[in-house]
Amino acid sequence: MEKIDTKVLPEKLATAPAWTLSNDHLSIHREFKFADFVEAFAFMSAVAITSEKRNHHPEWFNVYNKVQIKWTTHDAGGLTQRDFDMAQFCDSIAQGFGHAAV
Ligand SMILES: C[C@H](O)[C@H](O)[C@H]1CNC2=NC(N)=NC(=O)C2=N1
Repeated sequence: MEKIDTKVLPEKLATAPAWTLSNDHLSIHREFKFADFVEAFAFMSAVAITSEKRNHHPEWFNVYNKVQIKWTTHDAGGLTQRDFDMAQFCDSIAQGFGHAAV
């Protein structure tokens, strides 16, 4: 998949307002906070299953009820539509797991 052009990056970012662009513009990241570890891990399991189906995998870090997720496309050396699709997927399922805004 093709890396998103710098010119269209702002409009892509507007579709994922809760996500932060990295300083090098190669990835987006967000932190999710859940009620407890069980909720956080249920969320991670759902993301893992979809990641495997789409062959697009997260870089992430978990401590208890918090999950930090970073999306980038290693094969393209930057951001692609796949990253924004996975970001949107994370946003939508996090709500079902009682995600509280941090
Ligand atoms: C060989 C394998 O299909 C590739 O390395 C896939 C696997 N998962 C991936 N995940 C992500 N986030 N970026 C990739 O470029 C990527 N590539």
